[in-house]
Amino acid sequence: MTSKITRTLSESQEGQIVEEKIYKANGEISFKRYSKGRFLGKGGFARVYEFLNLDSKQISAGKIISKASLNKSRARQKLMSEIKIHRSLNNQNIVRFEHFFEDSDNVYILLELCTNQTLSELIRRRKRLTEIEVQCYTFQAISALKYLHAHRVIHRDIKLGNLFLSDKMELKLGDFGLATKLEFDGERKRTICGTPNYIAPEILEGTHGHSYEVDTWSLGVLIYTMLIGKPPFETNDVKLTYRRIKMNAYSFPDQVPISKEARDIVSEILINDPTARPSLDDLLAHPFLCKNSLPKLLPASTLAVPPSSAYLKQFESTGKDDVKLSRPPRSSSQTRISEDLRSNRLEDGRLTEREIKSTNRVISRTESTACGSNTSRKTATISCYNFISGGPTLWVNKWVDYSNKYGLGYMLSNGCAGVYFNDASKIVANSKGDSFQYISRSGNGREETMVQHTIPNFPSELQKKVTLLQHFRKHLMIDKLCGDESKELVYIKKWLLTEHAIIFRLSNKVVQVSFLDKSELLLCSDSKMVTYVDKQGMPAIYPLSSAMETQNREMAKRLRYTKEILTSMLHPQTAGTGEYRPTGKNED
Ligand SMILES: Nc1ncnc2c1ncn2[C@@H]1O[C@H](COP(=O)(O)OP(=O)(O)OP(=O)(O)O)[C@@H](O)[C@H]1O
Repeated sequence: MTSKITRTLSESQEGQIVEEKIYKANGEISFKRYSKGRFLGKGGFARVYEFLNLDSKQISAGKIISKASLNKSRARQKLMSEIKIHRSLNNQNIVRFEHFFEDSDNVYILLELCTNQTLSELIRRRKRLTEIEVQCYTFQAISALKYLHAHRVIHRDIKLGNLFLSDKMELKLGDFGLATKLEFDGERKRTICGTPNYIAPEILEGTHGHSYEVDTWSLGVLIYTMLIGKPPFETNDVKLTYRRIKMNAYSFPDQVPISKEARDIVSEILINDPTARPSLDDLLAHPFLCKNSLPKLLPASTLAVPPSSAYLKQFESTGKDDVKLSRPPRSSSQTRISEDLRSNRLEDGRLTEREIKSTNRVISRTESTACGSNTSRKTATISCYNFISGGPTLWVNKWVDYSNKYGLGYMLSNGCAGVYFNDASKIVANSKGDSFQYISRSGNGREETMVQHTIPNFPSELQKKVTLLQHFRKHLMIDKLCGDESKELVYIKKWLLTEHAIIFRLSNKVVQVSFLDKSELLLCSDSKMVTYVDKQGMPAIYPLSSAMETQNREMAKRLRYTKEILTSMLHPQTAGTGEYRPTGKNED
C-alpha cells in the first residue's frame, strides 16, 4: 500500500515540475513527476493545465485546486464528493478520472485530456449547430446520462461547458462538482444547485425535492441551445430567468429553421412536471434521433465549419423503416412514438399538441420495425410462451398509457387492440379491426354488459371511443404473432402502474406483470401455472402452488411483490408498504 503527498516545485508558471511524493509500504519514498504544460481553462474552483507524466509520457488534464479555496467545509465537501463520485465512473462518454493527489498547497485531479474544448467554445465559434451534429451529440449525452442514472448518480450540471470533446471528437461529460449519488431508489434531493439557464423548475420550486429528471430537463435546454444558439430561458436577470423557467416561457425563433422532430424533442422534455418528461430510453427512440442514421463521430472540421452537404448526404433518411447503421439495436422497452399520434388531432375530444407531449409514454414488448437481433430474439421468446405447456396463450404485447386524458391503449399478442377507458368501460377490436366488443357497466354499476358491434354499424354515442380505439390500434399495430383469437375477445379488465411494473388483469384470468427491467410474470389461474420471463427474455414455467418455494430468487422476489400488490388491490385499506405507487386507473 502507498500513501501520497506532493511538492510543487514552482506553481506559478507553465513548464514547471509538479512532484507527487509516494510513500511505499516498505517505508521507501519515490516521486512521480509531471511537467505542467499548456493552460486549458479555469472554473470557479480550479485552474486546469496539461500535465505530462514524465515517466509514462502520458498527457492528462491536471485540475489544480488551491487548498486556500477549500477553507470552508462546504467547498471541501464538494470537492470530496466530486472525487468520490467521478473516480467511481467508467464510461466512454464520461471524462475518465485518472488519479488524484495533493501537497501542502493544492489538490490535483488528473483527468482524461479533451483536446477539443467544450461545446460552449464550439457554439461560440459556430453560433449554432446543424441537426445532424445536435443528434450526434445528444445521442452521446444520453448514453452518458443512462450510465450515470443506472449508477444512481445525478449530474445536476448538464450544460455546454461541461460537455468536452476528445481528440477523436467523442463527447465526454465532465465536472462532477454538483453531482450526487442517491442512496436508494426513490430518494429525493433538496439542495438547490445548477446553472441558472439550465436549472430544472422542480429545483427552483423546491417543494417535492428532485431526482434524475433534472438532468433530462437540462438535456432539453442543451438541445435547444445547440439548435438555436442561445438557451431558451435566457435573460439578463437571473431572477427573471427563474421566473421564465417556472412559467415554462420560451419559444422557437422564426428566423432559425428547425425540423418538427427537433422542436418536438425539446418541447417534450421541457415540461415542468418532472414525471411527465420522457425517460432516456423514450428519448433514444424519439423520431428526432431515429429519423435518419447518425454518424458515430463528427469530423474535426465541424469544430470550425458546418458539415458539408456531401457529408450530410450519407445520413439522409431513406424511408421510415430505416435500420440505423451506427446505433445499437433498441431495447424492447423503446419504441418509436408514432409521428402521427403526436401530430394528428382526433376528431372530437381533440388532443392538443401539449397534452400529447406531456402524456405520451409508449412501452412495448416488441419492435414493429426490424431493428437488429434484439427484435428477433424477443419475437422468438414470445413465441416460446406457447410451446411451454400450461403457459399463457395470450398476453399484452404493447401499451400506451394515456390515462391522464383517455385511458390505456394496448395490443394483444393475437393482434387484437383494445382500450381501457378512464370511465372503466372497455373496447376491444378483432385482429382485422372490422368488429369490436364494447364492455360497460350498467344499472347500479355492478353488472357488466358486453355488446358486439361491427364497423361502421355501431351506435353513434360510441363514435369517440371507436375513433380512439382506431388510433391506438394504428399506432400499436404489430404483426400477428401468436395466440388464438377466439370468438369472445380477450381484453384488459384492470390495470395498475406501479413504480416497478405495469400489471394487467386480462378477461381470460391471466395476470400479467411487466417489470420495468423487462422481466415478466404471467399468472394463469386456469392452468394454475406461472410463467417467468427473465430480463434476458428466457421463459420458465412453474406450478403456481410451488412457485414461491423456487430456487429462482429473482422470480420469488417478483412473485412476492406481485402478491403484495394484488392484495392491496383487493384490500386497499389494509395493505400497502409504501413500496409502490399506483397511478393507473381501475375499477373498484
Ligand atoms: N478534461 C479536460 N480536458 C481539457 N480541458 C479541461 C478538462 N477539464 C477542464 N478543462 C478546462 O478547464 C476549465 C475549467 O474546468 P472545470 O469547469 O472542471 O473547473 P471547475 O472549477 O471545477 O468548474 P466549476 O466552476 O464549473 O465547478 C474548463 O472550462 C475547460 O476549459
